[in-house]
Amino acid sequence: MKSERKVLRVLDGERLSPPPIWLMRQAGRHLPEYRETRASANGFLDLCYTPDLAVEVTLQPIRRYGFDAAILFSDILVIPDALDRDVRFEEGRGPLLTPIGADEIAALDPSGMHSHLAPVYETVSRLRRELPDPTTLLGFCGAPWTVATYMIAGHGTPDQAPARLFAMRHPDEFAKLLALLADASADYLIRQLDAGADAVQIFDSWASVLGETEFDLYSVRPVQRMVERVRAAHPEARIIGFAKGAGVLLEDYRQRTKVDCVGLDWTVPRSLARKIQQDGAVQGNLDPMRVVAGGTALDEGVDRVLADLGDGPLIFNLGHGITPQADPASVVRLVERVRRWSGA
Ligand SMILES: Cc1c2[nH]c(c1CCC(=O)O)Cc1[nH]c(c(CCC(=O)O)c1C)Cc1[nH]c(c(CCC(=O)O)c1C)Cc1[nH]c(c(C)c1CCC(=O)O)C2
Repeated sequence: MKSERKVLRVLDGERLSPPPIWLMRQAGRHLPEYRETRASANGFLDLCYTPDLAVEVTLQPIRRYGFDAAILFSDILVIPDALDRDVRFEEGRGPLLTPIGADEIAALDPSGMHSHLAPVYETVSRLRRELPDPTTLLGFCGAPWTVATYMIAGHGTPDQAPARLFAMRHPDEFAKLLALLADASADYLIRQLDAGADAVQIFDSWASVLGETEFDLYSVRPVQRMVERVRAAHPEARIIGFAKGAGVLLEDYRQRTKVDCVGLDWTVPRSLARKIQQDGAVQGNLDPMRVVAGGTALDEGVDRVLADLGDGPLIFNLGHGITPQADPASVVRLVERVRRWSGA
């Protein structure tokens, strides 16, 4: 019998019309109910590590919009937190970490990681029990490069200059950091799959700042190492790879990393997107600002994605996360428009 979980069917290469839909960062500050739950938690990480609260905020966008996939509520920075790096989220400032020095990398110890992350695994298993059966449950983590950028700079930066410099000045330590993050993150995904996640996504949000050689070394190879390790434990694992801003370097990302589905940001040209889709599923790629703009700007963007990519295996999504300014009414409009579409 075919799976009722449409996102899984598309990940296996099937074309569905209309395509299934979910949105990156769908649980979060654009939702008033999220802001309310967030205010009741003792900080952002507490929200991630309290299964009652994490389950609740994961389900909020499913209840409101009926998306085809739920994504575990957590953050990519729980990995450095579980590695005992100091990670804080301050209201209005984004994440703050104590920057790691080259001489601290050898001492990173993943052995206590899974007990620290046990509440996340409990959240996953409760979610799979509580979600409607046809809703796909996605787990996720950050890619080694993107997680490393935050560990090295200690905060978000516009161009990741600190991590790029670190890689040049300390190539051996940097390679060790990426390898350690790749194995720790793969093990984290394996535990999420053990706990009931149907598929997982790897976010490489900062692929955009890498040159061709560095993209291969810091983004592609560590992700490929993760995919191999995850599949050694779960041969059937379905994996979405999202390397934001990689441009033409995305062309053979699927072949090189072995992910099942390639996430596309909104700057990927149609011709390249269609080429990538010839070998399997793609996910994306509406500009999140179109949801903020709403109205005809939104409608035109939705129609464009459907016209460009709707005739192949597509998971409808944004080209990056939904932003806090988005109006939930525009999300409703977006979902309705996608669901009314019946093919060209
Ligand atoms: C780079 C990155 C991070 N986190 C994540 C990425 C990769 C995706 C991307 O590029 O957007 C991924 C992430 N973060 C969060 C999720 C939850 C699940 C979902 O998608 O709904 C996911 C998938 C919750 C969150 N993670 C964060 C929030 C907001 C925190 C709050 O409520 O105060 C949420 C809901 C905080 C966070 N976490 C991070 C940053 C830079 C920030 C601050 C900026 C921001 O606030 O969006 C690191």
